[in-house]
Amino acid sequence: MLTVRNFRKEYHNRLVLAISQADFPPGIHWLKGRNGSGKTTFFRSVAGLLPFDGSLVLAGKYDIRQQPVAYRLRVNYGEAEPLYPPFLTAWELIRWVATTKQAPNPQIDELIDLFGIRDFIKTPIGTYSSGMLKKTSLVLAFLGKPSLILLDEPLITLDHATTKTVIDRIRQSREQGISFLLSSHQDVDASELPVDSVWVVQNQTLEPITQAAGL
Ligand SMILES: Nc1ncnc2c1ncn2[C@@H]1O[C@H](COP(=O)(O)OP(=O)(O)OP(=O)(O)O)[C@@H](O)[C@H]1O
Repeated sequence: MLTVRNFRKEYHNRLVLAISQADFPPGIHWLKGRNGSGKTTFFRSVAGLLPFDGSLVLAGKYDIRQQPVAYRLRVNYGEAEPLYPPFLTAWELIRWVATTKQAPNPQIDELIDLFGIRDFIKTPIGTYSSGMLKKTSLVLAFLGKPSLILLDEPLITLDHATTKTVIDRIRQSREQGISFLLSSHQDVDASELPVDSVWVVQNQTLEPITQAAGL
């Protein structure tokens, strides 16, 4: 599903990640790693938000450099700590992202209700709590018809009910053919969220630590 080759990312000539080869088959893949190990850097690179050296190819045919629009149309990203222009409302942001991701109107409404953001959707984002921001970012992460969704710490700041909603939605989306790369410092019950592989970001690289189903 995602092929990584000769990936290399530096900040100001300081190497953060070097991955000679990594192959993520269709499924749910868990990335672990200590604070500052490079998980967000990897997610932001895969999302097409950061420059890097090397190649990323989705589904064997969408190369991030050769087919940048087709690739980005199929890769969605939910940030760990989303930062949006404070003067925009969630509704304005969702409309804009939905257009770029070619999301149909019924899907927009369904996600707004699923993550429970309708009550504050027309209020400026600058007034949101961290949980309200996170829910907004999750609506954005599921818009369109992605093949791959990157979720960086999808469960932080969420209440218990919304945590369950997120886990259920990931599982259902997986059944519909969407793959996931997730990072979380929180453990998740393997019976609720079947994980196909677990990877660790350490020593400036990314390595698989298990291919077993479940954590
Ligand atoms: N814009 C940047 N400029 C310079 N260095 C950066 C930048 N962003 C991240 N780094 C550095 O890259 C390294 C990896 O950071 P990253 O945010 O990817 O880690 P992480 O694994 O997501 O951490 P956490 O679990 O705390 O979220 C850290 O040493 C960090 O200081």
